[in-house]
Parts: sequence; C-alpha cells; structure tokens
Amino acid sequence: MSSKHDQIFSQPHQVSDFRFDEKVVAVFPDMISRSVPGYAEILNTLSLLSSRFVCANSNVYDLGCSLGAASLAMRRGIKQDEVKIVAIDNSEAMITRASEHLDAFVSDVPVELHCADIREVEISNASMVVLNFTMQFLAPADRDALVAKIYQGMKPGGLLVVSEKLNYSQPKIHQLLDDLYLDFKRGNGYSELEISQKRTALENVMKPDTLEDHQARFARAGFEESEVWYQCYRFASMIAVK
Ligand SMILES: C[S@@+](CC[C@H](N)C(=O)[O-])C[C@H]1O[C@@H](n2cnc3c(N)ncnc32)[C@H](O)[C@@H]1O
Ligand SMILES: O=C(O)C(=O)C[C@]1(C(=O)O)C=C[C@@H](O)C=C1
Repeated sequence: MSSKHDQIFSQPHQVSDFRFDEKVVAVFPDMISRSVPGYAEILNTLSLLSSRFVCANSNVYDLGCSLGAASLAMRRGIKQDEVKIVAIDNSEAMITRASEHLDAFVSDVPVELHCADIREVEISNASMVVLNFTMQFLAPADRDALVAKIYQGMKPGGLLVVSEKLNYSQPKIHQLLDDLYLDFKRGNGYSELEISQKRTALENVMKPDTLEDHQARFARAGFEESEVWYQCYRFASMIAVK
C-alpha cells in the first residue's frame, strides 16, 4: 500500500503517549516498514504458512490487524474453500482505512473487519491465528488469558504466529541488540530526534516481553511446541502449534 512518509516525530514537541490515531494511520505502512526489521519477510512467510495450515471450513484470525496487511498476506496463501478471515482492531481510524483498502482487492476469501478489543472477542474453529506486533501493546497481566483463549479456540494442528518486539534478560546483550536496532532506524532515515521522541511516546504503551516469557506463556496455555522462526535485533516472530 502506498503511504505518506512518516514524519510524525520529526519536529520537537511535547510528546504524549503513542496512539493508533488518524495521524499514525496516514503513514502507517511507511512507519512499520522502516521501524520493524524483516516486516516484509514476515508478511511473505504468513502467506506461506497460511497455505500450509489453513484448512477448509475454518476461521483465520488477524488480531490487531491495523490496515489488514497480515490478512491480505494470508489471503494470498489460502487455497481451501469455506474459509473466513476475522480481522480485529480497537482503533476506529485503523478499521476505517483497512476497510477501504481491503475493498480494493477481489478475492473468494471473505475478510470480516471488526472494531473491537481482542481481549473480548470469541475465537472459534481457528486453523491459524496471527498477532503481528500486537501483544506488546496489551497490559502484560492480560496476555496469559488471551493466549489461553486462543489455544481453546483453535483446531488441533492449528498454528499461532506471534511477532513481537523483545527485551533481553542479559543486559549487555540487550544493549547491543538495541544499539543495532537504532542503527537500523538511522539507516532508514530516522533522525536522533525522531528516534528519541518515538521512544518516549511508546514508553508507557508498549511493554515487550523476553523470548522466555513468550515460550513459557505458550506452554502454560497448552501449546506443546513453539519456536522462533525469525529474529533480528529487538524483533522476533514465533510459531506455536496445537
Ligand atoms: C503494530 S500494530 C499491528 C500491525 C499489523 N498487525 C500489521 O501486520 O501490519 C498494533 C495494532 O494493534 C492494535 N491493538 C492494540 N491493542 C489492541 C486491543 N486490545 N484490541 C484490538 N487491537 C489492539 C492497535 O490499534 C494497532 O493497530
Ligand atoms: O520500537 C519502536 O521504536 C517501534 O517503532 C516499534 C513499533 C512496533 O513494533 O509496533 C511501534 C509502533 C509502530 O506500530 C511501528 C513499530
């Protein structure tokens, strides 16, 4: 999707908490692809995974869908009949724009968009569930219940994909991977001011876990197998199979 160049944090200002509002929506594809290493690769892989895991007569969930990039990627891979993608986000601005965007594509696989809180929606008959950089925005205390609910709503053999920003428990390693991430942002044209103002804006709203936290949570929910399939600097994408 074409989008405006992200300059939201380019001028000095009194920084308030980061919100997925109209201003962010207008630049979101540019923002996320310049801020998340491997974002395009992760979307491509969602497509490959959906072609393997999505079975006929099942539901697919895109939780925290923003503009629907993960839904579109999965839709490209789905080969089975009678599949419905349910894409959920609690930002009105995101859902409005996602709806316009999805209308521009023709497909046999319907995408149902809902403006709702993913902690409150029912998950049922799911062959694939994706949280692509969404869990980090939930209150940490709510994450176990969400993953447990997803497990309960999944079909045997179903796939959960969770992509996240990470913290590392070893301080020197954390510092090094954070420094490399900042170099990645600089390399994508973000200034020191943009980097530091965005960091301040995210401080209260984005709470990354460690890989160990994620793996322990998958196990507590009932997933017998989970693994990291992609990792770069402060970011990873994980898979868990029911
Ligand atoms: C980084 S964006 C996700 C990017 C998107 N999945 C993609 O692949 O392009 C995080 C999204 O999660 C949404 N979100 C955060 N908390 C949520 C919640 N409790 N319920 C629903 N959506 C939520 C935000 O509105 C935002 O659009
Ligand atoms: O950690 C950062 O500095 C980021 O910009 C990360 C991040 C994310 O992981 O979701 C934060 C907000 C935007 O959605 C795009 C990227």
